[in-house]
Amino acid sequence: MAIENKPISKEIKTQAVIDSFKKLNPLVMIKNPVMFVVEVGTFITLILSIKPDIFGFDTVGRTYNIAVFLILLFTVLFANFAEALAEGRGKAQADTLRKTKSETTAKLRHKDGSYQDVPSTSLRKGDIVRVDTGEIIPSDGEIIVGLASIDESAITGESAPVIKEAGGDFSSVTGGTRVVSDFIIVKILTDPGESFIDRMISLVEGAARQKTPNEVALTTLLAVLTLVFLIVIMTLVPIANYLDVSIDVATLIALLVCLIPTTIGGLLSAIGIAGMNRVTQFNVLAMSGKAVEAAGDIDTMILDKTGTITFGNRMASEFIPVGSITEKDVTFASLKSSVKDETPEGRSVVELAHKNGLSWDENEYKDAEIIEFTAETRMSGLNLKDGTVIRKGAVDAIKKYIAAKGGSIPSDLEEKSNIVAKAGGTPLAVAINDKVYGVIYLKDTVKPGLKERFEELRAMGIKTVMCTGDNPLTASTIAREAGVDEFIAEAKPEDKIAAIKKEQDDGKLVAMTGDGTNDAPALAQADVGLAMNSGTMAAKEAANMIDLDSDPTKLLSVIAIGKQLLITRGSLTTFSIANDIAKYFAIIPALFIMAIPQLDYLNIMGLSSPKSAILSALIFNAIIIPLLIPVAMKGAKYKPMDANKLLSKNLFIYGFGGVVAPFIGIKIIDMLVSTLQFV
Ligand SMILES: Nc1ncnc2c1ncn2[C@@H]1O[C@H](COP(=O)(O)OP(=O)(O)OP(=O)(O)O)[C@@H](O)[C@H]1O
Ligand SMILES: [K+]
Ligand SMILES: [Mg+2]
Repeated sequence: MAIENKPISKEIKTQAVIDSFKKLNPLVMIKNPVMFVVEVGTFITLILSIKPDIFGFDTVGRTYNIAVFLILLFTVLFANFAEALAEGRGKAQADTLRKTKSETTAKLRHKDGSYQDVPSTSLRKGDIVRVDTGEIIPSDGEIIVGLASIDESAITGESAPVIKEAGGDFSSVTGGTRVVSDFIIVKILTDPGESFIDRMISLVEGAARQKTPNEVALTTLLAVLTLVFLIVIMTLVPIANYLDVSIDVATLIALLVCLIPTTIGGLLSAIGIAGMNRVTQFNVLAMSGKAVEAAGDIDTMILDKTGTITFGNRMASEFIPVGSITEKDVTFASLKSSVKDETPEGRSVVELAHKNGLSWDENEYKDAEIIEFTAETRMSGLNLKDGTVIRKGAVDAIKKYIAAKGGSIPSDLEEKSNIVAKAGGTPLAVAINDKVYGVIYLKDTVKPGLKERFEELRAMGIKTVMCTGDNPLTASTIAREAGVDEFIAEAKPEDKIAAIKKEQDDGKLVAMTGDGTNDAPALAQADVGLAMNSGTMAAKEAANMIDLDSDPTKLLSVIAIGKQLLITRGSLTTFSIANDIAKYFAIIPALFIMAIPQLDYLNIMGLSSPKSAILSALIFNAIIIPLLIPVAMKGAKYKPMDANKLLSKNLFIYGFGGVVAPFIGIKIIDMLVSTLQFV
């Protein structure tokens, strides 16, 4: 794993302590309204500590004011520490990544074909470079010539090299990875500072972090609650004046801070950052917290077949003749159809024909018009100078093509291609002019372990749909083998989008996983788009998550983290508010007793003195924040079970715990505090 999952080190903790002080800057604090109010209170009590009668009266004395000031200061620092600690882990990961981003030299190709050594940082979009064995790829791009095995461990942490080649879905290369065999010519696709590693760095560092809509809503709610309590506390002043009792300002501030939701206010951003951190620890890069939260609520998951469910290295394994065609003729026709096909499928056809002892004359195809493969036509081929047209492609596409030309379809084409499809292979029909020669058998392998994980998704109530450009028979075989619930075959890129939109129109949240350029629009349309790192640049750019291990079922982990994130936030909010209600019972009686000692019967908790009661409640309010940091960082306990059940279970635990904990905590603290001289 490139992104290390180390326990929080001493350095991170030390740095977090330093950062907690830096975050006292009011311009930073204002982003967190609840804690900003606490900071203002801290400032006022600081002044009261210096000049206790600044408001014209002093009923409590300097020491009490200093005590309130210190507890408030620690309350703010604890909240800052929680956030700094969560950020610290990401910063450490970013530093590790930065080290891999060493300055290298690139061989830039000029228009005249000559090469010049330039620093990798000077490369721009559109530049062409050559990378030889042992060299580091200078920036992100696409292989335009060649095939090489590449060590991507700097990014994925996986030490086994991967094969990358021009054409098709495995042509993208990432800056910072190393060519271990052969050479490649790469077209650079990013400008300096926008590369994949740059994006990874800013992601793990949280530089690009934006509050999610859920977080914004909760922050607003907490701010409103704070405002309400502020008004309530302010109205106490005229009431007290009317009763001719004076309530000191430090106590009013203490009361306010105890009543506003400081626990969740202090932990909210740490919860979000830690959630994103957990995602990266699974080797998934999430572009936004919003995507992670959306993952927690996913109803439907749509998957591309080749390269996502299967490994995607579709290789020709057999040439099957139809009608009266001989094996040699179909092999030759297949070879002809593929000599100019630069996709991995096309090259594998040429290779197999070679192995079967056939060769071709380059001259014969020199002036031929190349018909490149597209996901729309699902065909590729050549138009020769002499008028001969050669095509290969999806069987139904070739059938339509031949029918339009007025040719006849051999009676055994269906049967022969079905044999291939039933085995999970992709049959490609080959035709010259209006005559079908036979079928090319493209073999592919389903990635292991999918069935079990799709089973888990089903248990969570998530529907899986495979969406492929391949024929229905192949699709159904692979669908069965992989264990998806449904499949859509013969899907063009727009069909993939339509499939997603249809689910979304039914009010469903949809995740899409894919790797190809043709998947990019669908990845962008989905609520959660997970691209395989093995896939094309277009797919990775359109998606809002990238799995560095190219494992589509990784979404399962992200779903769990998303759900856990929402549950953690909900639980701690419940705890925080329940807590504040309990503190109300400790602190309000104290306030009245302080003013009117005859009201002592209100002291239901039997606290030793009004001052001790208030300080104890305030201390409890402060230390609950660091005590809950582990929950915020690790997330509330999560088991894959019915989400509603889990939520109500958590609400009960945290709600009940939130009411009971302060009574016990404040009582214990009061027993300790009451031994102090000044209270
Ligand atoms: N080089 C090629 N020449 C001709 N036809 C091809 C070629 N490659 C693929 N095909 C045909 O086009 C169909 C669609 O291919 P493509 O790889 O775009 O599928 P897709 O929509 O990405 O779906 P999936 O990746 O799930 O298979 C294939 O099933 C195959 O029949
Ligand atoms: K509080
Ligand atoms: Mg594909």
